[in-house]
Amino acid sequence: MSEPVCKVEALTVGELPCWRLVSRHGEALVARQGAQVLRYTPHGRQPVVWLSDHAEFRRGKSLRGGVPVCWPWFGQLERNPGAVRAMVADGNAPPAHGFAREWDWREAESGTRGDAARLLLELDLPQGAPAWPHAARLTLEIVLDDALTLTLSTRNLGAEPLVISQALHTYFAVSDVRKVAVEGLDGAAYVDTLRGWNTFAQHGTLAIDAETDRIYTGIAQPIAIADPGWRRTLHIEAHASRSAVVWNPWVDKSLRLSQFAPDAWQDMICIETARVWDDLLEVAPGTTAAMAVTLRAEHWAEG
Ligand SMILES: O=P(O)(O)OC[C@H]1O[C@H](O)[C@H](O)[C@@H](O)[C@@H]1O
Repeated sequence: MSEPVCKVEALTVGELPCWRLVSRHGEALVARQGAQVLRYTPHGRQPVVWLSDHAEFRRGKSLRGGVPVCWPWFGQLERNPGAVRAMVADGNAPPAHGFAREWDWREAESGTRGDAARLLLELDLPQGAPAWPHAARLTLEIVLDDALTLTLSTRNLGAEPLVISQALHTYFAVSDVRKVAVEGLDGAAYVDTLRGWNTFAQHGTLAIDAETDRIYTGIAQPIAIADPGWRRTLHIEAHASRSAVVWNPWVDKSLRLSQFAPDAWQDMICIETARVWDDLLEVAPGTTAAMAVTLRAEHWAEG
């Protein structure tokens, strides 16, 4: 079999302009809308990044799956610390997870560098952003080689500090969420949004056996998903992030989600590399603050 050619190429899927990145090791699909990575699959292997079978490639709607960019706030605005809420001029029905995931970004650079395919997307603010009247440039750099690295950078072009909560809201593909073990959270504190937003301590690995929606803080090591069904470990190496959101909708919430099959909760888990809660991102005027994550699949040796 001939070796895949490393490249970045433009294509349209449904209503959405996209790019396909190919390296010797894998392939990724990225939408201009929201700079949303939609797929990442190592050649000949199971997908690392999960995309719903019901995902709608339509303008104006974030797709269910992939890696939505949550910015300049994460989740419901009213659940954010006051410093993040204070950045918003008018709180009328602000969209969950901010607005960056639904807007069209601009291609700044694309091409190959050695073994890597690379795409740089930009979003200039405020552009009449609903209620967020601040001058900033947001960039997402996507580098595909033997792993996928996403770097989200916020440049403050205004005169006042920016205070932001954000997440790279990655949906990971798993063989069966009931059988995976999430490693790397031992000793971290978490806010359980399903138990009154109270704080608990994580002991040992995390198993998913019910609806889960937690904000982990004080994370001191890389998170990993051990998946015996697919005999692999997914490594999530975050940089400049000490918080993460772990989410699985389980049975009942799945029925209420858009673009989501009733049983799709079995096939995915979100582990979202974040700056949330007490780990907010503060960007001084004239400076840039970056957060990055590398997603790497390690396949277990045949035993
Ligand atoms: O449906 P969305 O707006 O994309 O949000 C999907 C999910 O995102 C995060 O993981 C939140 O913690 C969840 O509470 C939310 O349900």
